[in-house]
Amino acid sequence: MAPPTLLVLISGSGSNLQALIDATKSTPPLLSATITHVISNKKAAYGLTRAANAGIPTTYHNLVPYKKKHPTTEAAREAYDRDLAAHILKHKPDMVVCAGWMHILSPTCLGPLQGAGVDIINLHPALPGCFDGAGAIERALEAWERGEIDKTGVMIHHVITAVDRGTPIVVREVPFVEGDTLERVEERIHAVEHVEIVKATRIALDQRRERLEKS
Ligand SMILES: Nc1nc2c(c(=O)[nH]1)N[C@@H](CN(C=O)c1ccc(C(=O)N[C@@H](CCC(=O)O)C(=O)O)cc1)CN2
Ligand SMILES: NCC(=O)N[C@@H]1O[C@H](COP(=O)([O-])[O-])[C@@H](O)[C@H]1O
Repeated sequence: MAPPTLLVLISGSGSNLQALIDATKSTPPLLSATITHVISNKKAAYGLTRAANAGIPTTYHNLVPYKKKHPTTEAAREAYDRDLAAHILKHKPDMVVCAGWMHILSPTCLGPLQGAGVDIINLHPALPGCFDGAGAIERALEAWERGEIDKTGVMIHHVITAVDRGTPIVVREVPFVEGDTLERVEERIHAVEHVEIVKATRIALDQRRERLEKS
């Protein structure tokens, strides 16, 4: 039986994509899956280079042409998301992994994917219910500096319309330490992410397989 296929969405450096690539290529594989395509919304995303170096086809899905063509930002994002779903479904992945994907996926994108039975998971550098959205690490550090929290963390969750509110798959706490800076916290969080995204993807694929076996 062929291993399940993953399509990875990125926007930046792609260090978490690299963790997934390495996990699929390790001996024995830490992740029994094939990454068949990578899509970025940023042309300069180094993750596109990482994918190319691994022999994985890529797509740069650019929002700018949509903003030029459509009268409002809302209409542009609607058309962009519709085409994003089409790009994804063209590759028939079993699962989509948002690994630093910095766009909110609207129901226009999520609907067709869910209708096609494609699971979507997301990596978020915070604990469930905390610092939803972009800039989570910075906001957590600021809350710690105000004495409001003593730890942050990493979670990988199922993606629903409500941003970062899907059911968690893996949650890992990352305590703050005295003298912490953004750079130090980011370094500790990324190290945790690179382990947990592989674990969570494996768990989510197992959940998918068990669900399909029951249906
Ligand atoms: N429908 C969902 N879409 C996304 C989810 C989700 O859970 N449900 N997770 C996010 C990832 N993410 C945090 O983990 C996140 C990323 C970006 C944003 C955001 O506000 N993006 C802005 C644009 C920011 C930019 O381009 O620099 C936007 O989309 O307008 C929120 C959450 C992925 N999507
Ligand atoms: N809300 C989403 C979000 O903030 N995602 C974060 O973007 C970074 C991507 O790094 P990478 O491109 O090196 O994998 C990661 O820290 C990830 O948690």
